[in-house]
Amino acid sequence: MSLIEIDNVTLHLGGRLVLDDVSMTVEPGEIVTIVGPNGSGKSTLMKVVIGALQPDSGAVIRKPGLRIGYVPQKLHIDPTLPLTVRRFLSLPKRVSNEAAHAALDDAGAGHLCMRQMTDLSGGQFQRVLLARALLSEPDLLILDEATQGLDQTGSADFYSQIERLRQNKGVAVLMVSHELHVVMSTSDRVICLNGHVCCHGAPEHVASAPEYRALFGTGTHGALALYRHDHSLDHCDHDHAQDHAHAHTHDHGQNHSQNQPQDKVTSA
Ligand SMILES: Nc1ncnc2c1ncn2[C@@H]1O[C@H](COP(=O)(O)OP(=O)(O)OP(=O)(O)O)[C@@H](O)[C@H]1O
Repeated sequence: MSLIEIDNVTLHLGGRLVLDDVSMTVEPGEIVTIVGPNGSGKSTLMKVVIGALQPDSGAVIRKPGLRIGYVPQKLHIDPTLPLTVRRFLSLPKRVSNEAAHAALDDAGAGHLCMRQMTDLSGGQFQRVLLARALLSEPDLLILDEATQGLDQTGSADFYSQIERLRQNKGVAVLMVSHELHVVMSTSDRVICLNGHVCCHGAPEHVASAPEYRALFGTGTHGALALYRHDHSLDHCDHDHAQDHAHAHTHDHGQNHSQNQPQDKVTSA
């Protein structure tokens, strides 16, 4: 069974169509990355996956008992508040020293345990957020632009850590990233979102897909095009995109949109 199955999800926010018939799955142990221009619905899709937003129609099916660890883009900590990494990991729920050390080690942050949160560099801070997400021993890690603000080396190191985690623990990863060059080498599958799924598949397949090239250009530095792209939902050729319309499609013959999430969600 898939860890997550999104079937034909449509969602409006503020009267605007943000997710248009989106389908995708995440299988155990795989790394799936969502790419797409600003405002293309990536964060919204992540919120649907963790159950923070309910779709207008379509189904979100989580494997029963699924544990999700969520690594946010940023977390604001009051700079006047003395808070060590160790204490941070025990908020809001106390964790044992053993669990805290194990999670920090897995996140490559074992040496940071007694440091003040406010003294950490951007990369160190993200590793601590990763450690916090690992405390629940998740089956699936969700990273929403977790390396935003890090330099290239910092984010490459962070993604290497993610790959090691997948290798050592078999955790699946669903992430949103703007760093296409890193994403292309790290992911098993890439889903290109622009309100709807423009194209999807192995990174090499997506990189050469006309829909992807229309959004990001042809070079590995197409990431730069990301911020310049005019992202109307109609940008992709719908007839052509029809062949690629769904990252994964199942006909369950019923609307599950009212389903309550069955999983345990950990938010860091
Ligand atoms: N609560 C909301 N109410 C109304 N519109 C919203 C809301 N949240 C998001 N939107 C709109 O939905 C669209 C998709 O937003 P979303 O944050 O999912 O995009 P994104 O692909 O993650 O963008 P970015 O790359 O800039 O982070 C945007 O046009 C945004 O303005």
